[in-house]
Amino acid sequence: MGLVQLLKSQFLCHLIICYVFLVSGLIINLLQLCTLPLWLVSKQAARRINTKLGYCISSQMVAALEWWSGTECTLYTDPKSYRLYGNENAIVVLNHSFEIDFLCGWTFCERFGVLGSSKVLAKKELSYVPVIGWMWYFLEIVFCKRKWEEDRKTVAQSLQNLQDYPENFWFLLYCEGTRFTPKKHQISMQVAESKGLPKLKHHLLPRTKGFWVTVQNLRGTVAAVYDSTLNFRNNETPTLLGVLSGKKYHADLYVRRIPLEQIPEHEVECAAWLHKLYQEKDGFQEHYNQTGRYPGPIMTPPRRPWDLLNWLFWACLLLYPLCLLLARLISSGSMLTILASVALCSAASVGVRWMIGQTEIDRGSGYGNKEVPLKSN
Ligand SMILES: CC/C=C\C/C=C\C/C=C\C/C=C\C/C=C\C/C=C\CCC(=O)SCCNC(=O)CCNC(=O)[C@H](O)C(C)(C)COP(=O)(O)OP(=O)(O)OC[C@H]1O[C@@H](n2cnc3c(N)ncnc32)[C@H](O)[C@@H]1OP(=O)(O)O
Ligand SMILES: CCCCCCCCCCCCCCCCCC(=O)OC[C@@H](O)COP(=O)(O)O
Repeated sequence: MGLVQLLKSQFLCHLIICYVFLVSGLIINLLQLCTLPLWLVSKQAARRINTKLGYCISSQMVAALEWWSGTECTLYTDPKSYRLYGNENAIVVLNHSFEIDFLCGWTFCERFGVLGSSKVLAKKELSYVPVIGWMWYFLEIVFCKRKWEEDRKTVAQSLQNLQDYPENFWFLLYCEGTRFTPKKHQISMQVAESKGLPKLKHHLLPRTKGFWVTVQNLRGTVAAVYDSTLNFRNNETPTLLGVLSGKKYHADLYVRRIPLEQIPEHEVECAAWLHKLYQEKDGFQEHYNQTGRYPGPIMTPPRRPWDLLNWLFWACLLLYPLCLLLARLISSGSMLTILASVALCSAASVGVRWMIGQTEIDRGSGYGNKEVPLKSN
């Protein structure tokens, strides 16, 4: 192990990174709260400011992936479509098998300049996560309870609010609705069988209602669907803790741009279209497993310095007072103050560990885990 790698594996470094993330994140959440009155005066100005504030948070995680762990992200796509990425609104459909797939998605957002404005259809539980979840309220992220009867109105309404969004955005949809586990896969393939659909090897059966409602409500706002398929080299199963420890991964993303006009309007046809898309995605994953690559040319955008500069800014701003505080604390010699500070730091560490836990598949939800009574087709 080299010296740099040894440094990256040190707990103290992880503590520093998490401290900067947590404290800067809470400050930014507070600043976002301060923009509330502005929404009444100028909604578009408030939205623009919030995309910048949001960028200050999410780009720290991207910086951890790109600059700290040195993870490489390769993009397979055709050059004609490449020119449009970042210059139009799009719905992104991505497979959901990896703990850091969202982070790789964010990395591409960063490289195409849409990180601050990126959107997702996220489960409601994530809105309670401090820093990220709280930031999402101000970025107009669409939340769902994964209960269609309750979601159909709220999701449609939140999507319609995006129709006059002042910046280009990518709206991410994990149509599988939950992360891949062998058990969820087995159950969803029983559902596929009962619906007379072909079995998928590498994906769960997509839930079609969210996709249909998104396409329906964003027609005229987004130009295309970016069908995106992600995998990691050497059969790796990357984790956020791995990234934090400086472990380098290599992500490959295959993107096809599909103009929105090609997607059927009618719900049943739209659902059939999505099922066919997932059958094709399954084929791409199989091709990747056999050849180690996706079809088509490689058009990887280079990493940009802004995420790193943002992190350095917050680190300088927050580490100096921390050092002063520590020095004062030690020189005070008060056992009670020292113990109280240790307790506070421990509580913060437990909190951050809980946040990291939100990305872990083993701690994931039971959604899609229950056998459903099947009606045969
Ligand atoms: C150039 C570069 C390109 C790309 C770069 C890549 C990406 C970057 C882009 C943007 C980045 C932005 C942000 C990223 C940051 C962070 C993201 C973090 C995470 C958030 C992700 C989540 O939270 S995922 C979970 C929430 N999202 C979803 O669930 C979406 C999908 N779900 C749906 O659409 C659902 O339909 C629903 C949620 C709207 C409603 O769910 P519900 O369960 O109530 O209803 P359904 O109708 O879907 O279910 C009943 C039907 O399903 C059938 N069924 C039953 N059991 C199963 C089963 N196990 N599997 C499959 N199907 C099942 C059932 O039979 C019913 O069928 P019907 O025929 O009656 O419909
Ligand atoms: C600078 C780096 C600092 C790192 C340390 C701080 C870590 C803070 C981490 C906060 C992460 C917040 C949540 C991110 C989104 C998680 C995405 C995700 O994958 O959600 C799962 C859902 O899609 C489906 O859920 P399941 O039904 O599978 O259950």
